[in-house]
Amino acid sequence: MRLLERTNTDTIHLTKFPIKDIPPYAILSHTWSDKEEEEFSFKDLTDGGADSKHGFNKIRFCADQASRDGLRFFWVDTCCIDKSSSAELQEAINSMFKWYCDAAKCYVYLVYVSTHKPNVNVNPTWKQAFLQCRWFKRGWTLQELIASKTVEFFSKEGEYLGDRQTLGNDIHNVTGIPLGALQGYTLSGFGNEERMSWAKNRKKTHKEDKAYSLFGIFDVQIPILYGEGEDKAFRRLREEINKYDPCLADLRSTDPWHDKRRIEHAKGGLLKDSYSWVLETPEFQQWRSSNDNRLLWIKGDPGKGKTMLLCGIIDELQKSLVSGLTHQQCHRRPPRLNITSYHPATSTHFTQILTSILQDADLETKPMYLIIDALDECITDLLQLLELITQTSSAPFRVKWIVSSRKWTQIEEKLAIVTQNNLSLELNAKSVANAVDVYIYYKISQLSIKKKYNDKTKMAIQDYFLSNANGTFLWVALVCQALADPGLRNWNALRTLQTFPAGLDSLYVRMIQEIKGYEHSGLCRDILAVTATVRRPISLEEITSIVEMPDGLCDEPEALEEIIGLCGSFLTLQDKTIYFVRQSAKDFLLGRASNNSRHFQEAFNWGFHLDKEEVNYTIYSRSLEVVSTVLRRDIYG
Ligand SMILES: Nc1ncnc2c1ncn2[C@@H]1O[C@H](COP(=O)(O)OP(=O)(O)OP(=O)(O)O)[C@@H](O)[C@H]1O
Repeated sequence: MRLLERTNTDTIHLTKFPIKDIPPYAILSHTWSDKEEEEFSFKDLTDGGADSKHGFNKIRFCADQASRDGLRFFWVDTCCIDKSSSAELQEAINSMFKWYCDAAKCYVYLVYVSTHKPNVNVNPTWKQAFLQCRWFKRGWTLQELIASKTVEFFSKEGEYLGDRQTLGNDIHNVTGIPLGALQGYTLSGFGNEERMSWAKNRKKTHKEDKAYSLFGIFDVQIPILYGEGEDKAFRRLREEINKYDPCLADLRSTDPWHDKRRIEHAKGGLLKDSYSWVLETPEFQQWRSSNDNRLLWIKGDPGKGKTMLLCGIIDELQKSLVSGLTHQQCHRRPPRLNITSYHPATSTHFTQILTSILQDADLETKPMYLIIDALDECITDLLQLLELITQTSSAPFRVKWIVSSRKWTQIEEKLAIVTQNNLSLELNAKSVANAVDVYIYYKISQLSIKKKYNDKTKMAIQDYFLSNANGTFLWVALVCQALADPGLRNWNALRTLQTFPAGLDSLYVRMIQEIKGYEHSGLCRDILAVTATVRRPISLEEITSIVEMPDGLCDEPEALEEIIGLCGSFLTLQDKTIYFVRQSAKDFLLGRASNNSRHFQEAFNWGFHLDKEEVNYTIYSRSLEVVSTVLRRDIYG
């Protein structure tokens, strides 16, 4: 690697080091001038005599700043790469991310940001220019922002503006890059598409650079072929990423970071004051501090806030990990799995891979946290999963588990073998009720702002919630959702609210009652029945084959989507596939939820009886009818 060295006589000259002997160095991040000839190049450096060039200012800045930080060596891309050598350029592009990773300091020199204040009372004058800076819009600067351990920003006068941590929120707002990525979380924790999106609207001089500038972010190395075009460059990049994907995909069929953010967003955001109580419980504290207690089971009824508690716990654990991580640059780059041959995974493969990761020597000093929400919603192989959890909850594994579920005896019996450290939400009813009250105050104040309630209405609504929530978050969330309906007038809000009975099951009965009043309630009922019975989420195309569509609706996909929208308290549509909004709604329809037989009976009386055998028979016979339109005996003659 070539580096610039500032000598004792204040001259700057080029040096070259073998990879294993590279001394500590600073690295510059900047944007190239539109007139490339203004930059101080490799040729300028080797030929000499070009120090008067405009571009030399940034070299001088970097030398001075490095020297202030006690660094003799530094690297600047304008003059440390001999671009006339295609081999050297190739090596540089494939190594650049690592060079930024390994640098002791990364200085971002912003020639368009000035700290010269026309008026000392304007504070801070540079911020606006900083936020609009072209440095945030260029392609290569993305990896420079993410790769380096420390990124420090400087004005054109060389004045320090802040670093990636202190300016984190501004950088996040301008670039859309999650704070986690700016704080040093492992990049493999972010999904492929998400990482691609960070580069989306950035400008590059060469089209191919759109793909090439992502090599480091995906930890891949492939030959650069300028002239191949953007599409081909991306195709090759994706092929390389996908090489690892069969294995990674089996370990991570969805991206858990993305899932967590999606869940929090869909549920209206995570409220710290409604989960922080759990961090103070003896059960959590014991799990956290003791090596003998490697498994914590959080159990509770539907809608008691288990998912959100886990989201909060993850945030909390992450906070304590990040301060450790930022000092370890290796964590910027995801550790490579050593997989020489890989075959598509079965659950046994999955278990094998996971077990070997958990045994990884590297974990001897660092614990790994694995967190599973809603074990009771695990449809296949629940027993194997419980087996894996119990087997790995003791030495020599350095893993710590937190799992959540309802109070199922099947789960209880298995987990009891390794832990008695159970956190029951019912036994902590007081803390949960307080947390729900906090949630109510928050939701009602939000709703009041949105709907412009007067004080009297607001207080009356708040009181109704406080008296009827019964410590169930989900009840509050669902009733708030109903009150937020734009069609509901303020003068009618309280009266409507009083038609929502206390208790989750009563609420579901009311929702069914509402659906019953619709013109196409029969179709809604059939769709709900089939969706609750089938093993996997069903697509729109499939459901039209199974339920009887009224005349006029058969060829109207939008109409069907609208009908599903009418069942919105129970169902949701994603990518033309119908899902239950939440498990408790499905359980209710199947008559499975606890203590709801009376309510289920009421639903039954409303004509929403769900006889599973009957629904199965309908699915079977309708499916046969559909295939019979195409298939016949001895079809190939
Ligand atoms: N800390 C919190 N911050 C914000 N919202 C919360 C919080 N806790 C609960 N909620 C709200 O309550 C709803 C129910 O909570 P959550 O989904 O966590 O319950 P659960 O016990 O996991 O339910 P289920 O057993 O049905 O899966 C959420 O959709 C969310 O709207």
